[in-house]
Amino acid sequence: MPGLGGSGQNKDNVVTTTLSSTATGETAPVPTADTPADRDATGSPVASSPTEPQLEDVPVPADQAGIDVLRTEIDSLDAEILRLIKRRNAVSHAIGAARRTLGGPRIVYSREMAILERFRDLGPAGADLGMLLLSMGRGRLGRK
Ligand SMILES: O=C(O)C(=O)C[C@]1(C(=O)O)C=C[C@@H](O)C=C1
Repeated sequence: MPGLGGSGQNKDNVVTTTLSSTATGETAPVPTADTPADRDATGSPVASSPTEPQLEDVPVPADQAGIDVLRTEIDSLDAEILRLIKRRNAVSHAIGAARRTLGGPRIVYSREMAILERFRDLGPAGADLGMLLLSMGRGRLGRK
């Protein structure tokens, strides 16, 4: 099954050679065949930098046909995201039901903090998204 990661990213394993500038105006290191952008020196995957879209991964279309192609990709990405969110909600419900049956708490704070930290990879809005996902799974806090 194709995961979220990888979608829209350098599917052909093309190593980009363009210079990219960061939000602070620094020039980012130019990935080479030896050090692809998503790998460290040992070849292990590294997390992408937060917030900024990786614009170099998707060539900017030159015409309406190119926009339409990208919209088709967005439509299929959204469908996959929706499917994954629905699955996440179901899994979260099941865990919560089991925990309550076992006499446990409705929320597990440490687990939620770890999940929010993961979503902070997307910046402040990522943390908001993580909160939304948590509330969809376990229900909103302060409600029965
Ligand atoms: O991991 C759990 O124990 C869950 O109940 C799942 C989940 C989640 O949706 O990720 C939901 C509520 C908890 O507070 C923590 C995490």
